[in-house]
Amino acid sequence: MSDASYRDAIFSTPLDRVARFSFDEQVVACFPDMIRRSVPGYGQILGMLGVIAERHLRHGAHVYDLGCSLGAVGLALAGRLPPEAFRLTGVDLSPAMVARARETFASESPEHCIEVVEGDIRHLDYRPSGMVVLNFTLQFLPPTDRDAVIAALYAALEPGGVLVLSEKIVAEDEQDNAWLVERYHDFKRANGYSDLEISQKRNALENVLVPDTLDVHQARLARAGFARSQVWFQYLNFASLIAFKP
Ligand SMILES: C[S@@+](CC[C@H](N)C(=O)[O-])C[C@H]1O[C@@H](n2cnc3c(N)ncnc32)[C@H](O)[C@@H]1O
Ligand SMILES: O=C(O)C(=O)C[C@]1(C(=O)O)C=C[C@@H](O)C=C1
Repeated sequence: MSDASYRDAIFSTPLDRVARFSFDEQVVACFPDMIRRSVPGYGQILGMLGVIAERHLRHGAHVYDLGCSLGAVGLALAGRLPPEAFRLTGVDLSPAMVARARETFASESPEHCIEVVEGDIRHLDYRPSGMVVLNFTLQFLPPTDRDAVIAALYAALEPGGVLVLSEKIVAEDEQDNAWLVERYHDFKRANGYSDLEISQKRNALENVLVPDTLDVHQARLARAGFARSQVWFQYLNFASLIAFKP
């Protein structure tokens, strides 16, 4: 059943009390559908991660996929690069995600050297790596914990290494932000979500997913030591940055 995925209907009926969003069994069961219908450009970002790895990774280098969920990033790299090109460690806090990701790698990319660790990315002893991917994960950490994680990743990256950071973002200007959020809700409607689903999910994510502005991300990357970073992808209020370790 490792590739079973259901249509996301978690917020489709009225809930008396909308619980805080969590990556539990219910979310895991429909996660591929949820993320594809909820994150503009998700598939394009995954595709490009393989290309970025191809260009930037030293042969045989180690890669971290932090907040790996079901392992989509590892699968994207394994689909593009041969087994000897890299080793990857996926890390996730959710036991349900980790269990499913392990099954998926065992069946879909048995030749590649990919392990999945259950753990908190705030307390990891990072090993030297050529590439680190945070694909929509940093946004779930309390804002006060984010600087320390980015600083630890800077320290772990080898010279010439890259950090890819994809996030839901908030625009500085209130009017600009309102437009982006409205069009994002249109994007969700176009992908089959109802107004009820959109508003209940929004409540569930309140104070769980706390987005930063692009300026805040870039300032944090600079503070950690990344002298160069840039936005390489943006689609509505979702963006991906790449930061280079000199
Ligand atoms: C939006 S999902 C990531 C999607 C995934 N990277 C992908 O590309 O398909 C966020 C993930 O981060 C994990 N997560 C949240 N906080 C974490 C933490 N402190 N340490 C490790 N994983 C965490 C969640 O369990 C969840 O699976
Ligand atoms: O549905 C939303 O509003 C989202 O922000 C999408 C989002 C994300 O960005 O991580 C939120 C939770 C799920 O992990 C999948 C996608």
